[in-house]
Amino acid sequence: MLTATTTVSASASTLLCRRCRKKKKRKKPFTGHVRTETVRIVLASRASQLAKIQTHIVLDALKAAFPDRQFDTSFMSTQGDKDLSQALYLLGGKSLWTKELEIALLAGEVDMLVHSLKDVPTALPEGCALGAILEREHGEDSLVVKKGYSVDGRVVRSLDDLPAGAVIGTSSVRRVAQLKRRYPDLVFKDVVRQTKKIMRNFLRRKKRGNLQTRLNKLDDPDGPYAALILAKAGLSRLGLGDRVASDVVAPTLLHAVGQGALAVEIRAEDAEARRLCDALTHWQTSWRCLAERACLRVLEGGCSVPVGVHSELAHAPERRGDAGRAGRLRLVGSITAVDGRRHVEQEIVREVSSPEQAEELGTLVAKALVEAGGREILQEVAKDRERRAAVVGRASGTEEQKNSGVAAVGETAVI
Ligand SMILES: NCc1[nH]cc(CCC(=O)O)c1CC(=O)O
Repeated sequence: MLTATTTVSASASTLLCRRCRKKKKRKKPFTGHVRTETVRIVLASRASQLAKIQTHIVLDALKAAFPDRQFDTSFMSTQGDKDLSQALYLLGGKSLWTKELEIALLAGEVDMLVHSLKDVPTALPEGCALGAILEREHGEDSLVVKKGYSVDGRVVRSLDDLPAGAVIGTSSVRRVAQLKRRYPDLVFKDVVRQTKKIMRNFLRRKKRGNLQTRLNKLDDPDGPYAALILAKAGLSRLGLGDRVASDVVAPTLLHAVGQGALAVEIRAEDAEARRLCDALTHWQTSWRCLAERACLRVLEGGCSVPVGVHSELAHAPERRGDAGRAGRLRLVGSITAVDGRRHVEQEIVREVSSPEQAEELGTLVAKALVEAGGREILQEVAKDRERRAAVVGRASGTEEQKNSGVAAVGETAVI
């Protein structure tokens, strides 16, 4: 984790505003909240194609809500982008995508971080806060089939259409664990990113998004994959929504916590950024996601586990709760053993009238999951990770370990 406390106090009292220094303006201490209306607000994200598109979605929403304000963007590579061959699952760390960005945020170099909420750890570094959660259009996972692939002359529309032995590409333990239960005859394999190819493209200055790289691997006539499972939101934002053969939803597959929603992270003390963010927040999505994140926060203890969720917020009567908001919140949570053999699922429905009540419901679902057998599965997952980490420490893992869904070095997504 970051040593955020020291960074914050240092930036508040002694550091100069790096942006002003760069522009050789008058030196003044940076405090994060005494910012004149003329200073540009800088939005930052990873430099991937999807992250850039997402940043522009937030930028457009801010420009529409605050036409008189000036905004800028800044894109940077993160640890997760640099260490292509790191196995996130084995590291048990989830802040690879956000850490460098948070350092820049706390130093006052940038003001708002745009993330896929799914990639944001449930515990933020001190001094950082979620300012906005935008409307979720697609929370679900979807099936993408290899171009030209057919079974007995018939087009494949869903997982049910695939023959035994067909290879499904996904780098997510959550997806593999859940899908193994219903489709024991399908083979699940990591979509290992081709480091060499990425390096070659990099040297040729050819930019290619991770998702596009995966789709190219899928469509490769000599490639092993019949289909991939991907988040529908990412495909849709990249303009690849037409590749979705079908949605894969509950009860077959519960999606990841926060999946499909965009989040804006700000300095906790930045009152102005918070005010701007308020205009972006979709409170219904926010309450659902806060409940999902509260559930995961109880379960993970800092590690990535095969947790799935499904949430709904219905019939929100007017004029109730603090801001006249209320609704009937339903949260389904699941924990699945990595081999898919054990699976617990719990559901709670409750009237809620504040974000705190939504979080409380998430906590209750987590506790119910732990009681219902989740504790044993979580312990198993922790042991499994240790065992695999030891193996990977010695070599790069056997073929059997790689195919078991989680062990391959090159794992890039765990949720
Ligand atoms: N784990 C990587 C990741 N992080 C966010 C998205 C897609 C967009 C989203 O879920 O908001 C994806 C790709 C995927 O899981 O297929």
